[in-house]
Amino acid sequence: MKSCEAPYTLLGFLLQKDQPGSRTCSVEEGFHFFRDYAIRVINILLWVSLILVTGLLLRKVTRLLRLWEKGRKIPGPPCPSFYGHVKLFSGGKSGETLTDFLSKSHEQYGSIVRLWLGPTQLLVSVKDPSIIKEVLVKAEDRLPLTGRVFRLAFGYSNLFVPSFEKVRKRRESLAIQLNGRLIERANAISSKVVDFVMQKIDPVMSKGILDCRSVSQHMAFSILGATLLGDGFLSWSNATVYEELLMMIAKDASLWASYKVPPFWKRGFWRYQILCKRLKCLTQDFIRHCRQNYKLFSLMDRNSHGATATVGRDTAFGVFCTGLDMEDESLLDEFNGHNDAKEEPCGNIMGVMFHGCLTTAGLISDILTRLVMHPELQEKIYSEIVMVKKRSPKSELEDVYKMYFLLATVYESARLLPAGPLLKRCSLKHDLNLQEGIAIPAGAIMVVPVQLVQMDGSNWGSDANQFNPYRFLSKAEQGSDSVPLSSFAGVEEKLNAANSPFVLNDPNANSAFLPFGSGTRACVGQKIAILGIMMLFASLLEQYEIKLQPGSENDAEPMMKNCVLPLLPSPKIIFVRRND
Ligand code: HEM
Repeated sequence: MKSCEAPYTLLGFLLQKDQPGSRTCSVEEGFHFFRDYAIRVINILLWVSLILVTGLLLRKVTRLLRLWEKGRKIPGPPCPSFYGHVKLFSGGKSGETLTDFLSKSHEQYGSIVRLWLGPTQLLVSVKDPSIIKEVLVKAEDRLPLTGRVFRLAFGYSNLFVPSFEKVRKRRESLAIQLNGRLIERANAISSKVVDFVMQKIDPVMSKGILDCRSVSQHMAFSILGATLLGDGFLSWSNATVYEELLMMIAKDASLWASYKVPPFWKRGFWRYQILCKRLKCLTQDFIRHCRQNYKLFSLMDRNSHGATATVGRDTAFGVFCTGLDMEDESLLDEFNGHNDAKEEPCGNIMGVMFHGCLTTAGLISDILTRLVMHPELQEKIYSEIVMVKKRSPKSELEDVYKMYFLLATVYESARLLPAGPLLKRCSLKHDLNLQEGIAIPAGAIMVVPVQLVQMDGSNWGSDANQFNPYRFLSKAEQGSDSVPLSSFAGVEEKLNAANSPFVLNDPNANSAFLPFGSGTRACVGQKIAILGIMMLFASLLEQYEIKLQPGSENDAEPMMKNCVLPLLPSPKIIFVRRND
């Protein structure tokens, strides 16, 4: 009798019974075959995975060895342990921050310094302005952590992503949007925002508990919401909830993004996810509302072709809702990510509101604090506003650029307290070869300690750590070059002399001025942020005087540490109507 010869493959087994003269296998033989077959398949899979994992590990080890090898050549303090320098500045007994530690290291090792944040993380800090420029142009990518913060909170989008390739197109279209139509609208918005915010803060102010930071947050949120999404945003019933949600998300965003695998096992993480979901729903709700209004206004437009319809339509939509051309719905789709199926609808809007509100609020708070601490400057800015408005009663947008004191105050505040202590970049794929002859390996974290750079005496003179907006102004000398102003002296007569204004120095002429970054990933919203803040303060100071709440005089003193302002205080303030 023929025996059942065990075939080697599953196909062989299935075909066996069709072959002439072959004996059908018994159930037991079939079972043995399947068991052997399963073992063979599992073995193959295990081998393939082993080879893949080994390959990946080898790649990682090779990269790590390259990182160590190249990192070793960059000057920096010796590594105290296998875990790097982190313990030296993570707030232990010395209370030293990374900026303090970098300050000392740069003094000792020069303008490029490396630190190890662990065995696999190399940080390279650059402090010399000319090298900074080069680094910020060449290092095109953002840190993966920054990308994770936005992705986790607002879903996938092509803005604020680490890879420059992915963000390039979005940056360009956003810049066109912001710098085009939007700038025309800023003029109309500022006074509405001032009225809106004053109405909101009135009950708090009457109790004497209005602090600089919270009022700045309302102002930033309202000015951005109205400028980006249309001033219908100010009358939106959910605007306050939206602001609160955005701030709650901001508080925890970096914590949850610091986990490489989202911590599904933590309750707080789920609470955070619920907040993000609510923000998404609210944003979509607002956009839907905009679209409905758009249809309404389009209808009105078709029927009337009137100016009212156009104004109303423009009002109902901001940059995200209108696009360059109102009829161009595909532009709205582009912003909402509909052209890329992977993109979260409204992800870009939430991302820009998030970043824009936090940074703008910081700068507004800083300016408010400076103005209450320097009432004489406030009065000069007021006189300047009155003078400019008298000369141009129509209130053109360009008028704001004639308010030199105000602009200089904005620049000086941004210089002394930038949005963060460090600008962070990296190059994900390629090593960065600097003209200095130093090679920074791919994957290293590159930082510019912007607070140190912007308060460095070699870049800004001996009063670098003092508030002096006059450093951005020059006296316009007839028939000769402008002479930089160094103090308040003589400013009064100049201001009163009708046709002898100052010359505002271009802040970017000093390459150590970096509050909005620089190079390939510089802030896209720089112009609109400055303009929005200028318009807001021009309108605010024209109507109100900002004063310290009586009794909180000591709260306003800035705290200096190692020549750096870690945080400007948030004193209690009041707004007093000028014509009262
Ligand atoms: C006072 C307000 C603001 C400050 C201080 C500020 C500051 C910054 C800084 C420092 C960066 C990183 C730059 C770099 O790495 O070189 C940045 C990036 C960015 N900012 Fe702003 N920003 C402000 C307001 C805004 C506003 C209002 C918008 C939009 C409406 C905006 C849009 C962006 C975008 C899209 C990026 C990311 C660019 C990229 O990843 O390629 N910013 N901002």
